[in-house]
Amino acid sequence: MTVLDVRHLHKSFGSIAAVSDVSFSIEAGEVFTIIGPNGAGKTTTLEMIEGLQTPDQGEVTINGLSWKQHGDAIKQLIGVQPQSSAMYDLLTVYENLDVFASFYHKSISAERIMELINLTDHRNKRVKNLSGGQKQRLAIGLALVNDPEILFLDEPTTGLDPQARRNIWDIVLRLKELGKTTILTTHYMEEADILSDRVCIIDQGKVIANDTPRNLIQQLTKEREINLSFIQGESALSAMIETSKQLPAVNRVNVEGAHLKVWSTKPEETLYHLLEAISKRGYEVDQIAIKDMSLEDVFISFTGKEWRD
Ligand SMILES: Nc1ncnc2c1ncn2[C@@H]1O[C@H](COP(=O)(O)OP(=O)(O)OP(=O)(O)O)[C@@H](O)[C@H]1O
Repeated sequence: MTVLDVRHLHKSFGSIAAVSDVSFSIEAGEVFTIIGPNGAGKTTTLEMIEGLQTPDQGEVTINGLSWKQHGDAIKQLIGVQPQSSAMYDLLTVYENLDVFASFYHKSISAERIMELINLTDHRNKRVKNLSGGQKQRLAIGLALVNDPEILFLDEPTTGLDPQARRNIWDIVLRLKELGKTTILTTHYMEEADILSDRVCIIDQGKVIANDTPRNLIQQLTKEREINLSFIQGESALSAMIETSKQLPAVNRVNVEGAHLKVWSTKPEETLYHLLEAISKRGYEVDQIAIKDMSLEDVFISFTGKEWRD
């Protein structure tokens, strides 16, 4: 079932086209992650979906409802993680959840939310005394008070240490088990890879890719990198450069430190020929690997930009 449908969204600020013709749809229960370089239009897209900005053109429907006609109904369906500045610093975890719940017709109990976000032990702590990770968990909890079907988490783990980040991942996965749909943005490729059912790459206001992390990686050029080093070191390395270049399916050969890097469109076959040539010359391999493509390679290939982490 489609819970969110975004059709041909456009938004400009003066002469800047922040979003130009963005379309996608999201199925119930998915974790859908939007990634993209700085200024790509992610926040503007999210804010139009959340009803915080009006599109110049295009339509957003949530469970078939539109902001223009059914704004109040949509507010009951979605949960938006607030900026930490929206929390009450002097109130406790429990009190913040209680205040936010009073804004809605429907709510889940603060007890249940604290359980979901692992903050039961800190229920009486004031927000100003929480760690960064605990604050982010509370922000997710505040997005949950109206028991929404669709959750918007905008960079929920930015600035957190790896353990605190993993704690947030656990919560996202738990919410998925409960059937919630999550729309996420992140700066961490590993996070997008681990959590997402689908990843949408936005660049210069346009969707340039939208698929499962596995499919995106498979769409990449079939070229893979074979990485070798030799027991005989330098002498074997220089001898093997020219030989590798002559092998079928090899596009490029490079040397990095003690390693020979060979890019091939048929890596398994190339590897076979390489090993044969190496042993013919009496050299021995020290280390060998065929490098896996990652979501980061996908990002670089689609956007032509380095990923910032
Ligand atoms: N209120 C605004 N007024 C003028 N320009 C804006 C406004 N909001 C966004 N922009 C511009 O629109 C473009 C898209 O911005 P947006 O914040 O949506 O990108 P983003 O992908 O979320 O970037 P980041 O990863 O840096 O948060 C940028 O060029 C930005 O400067």
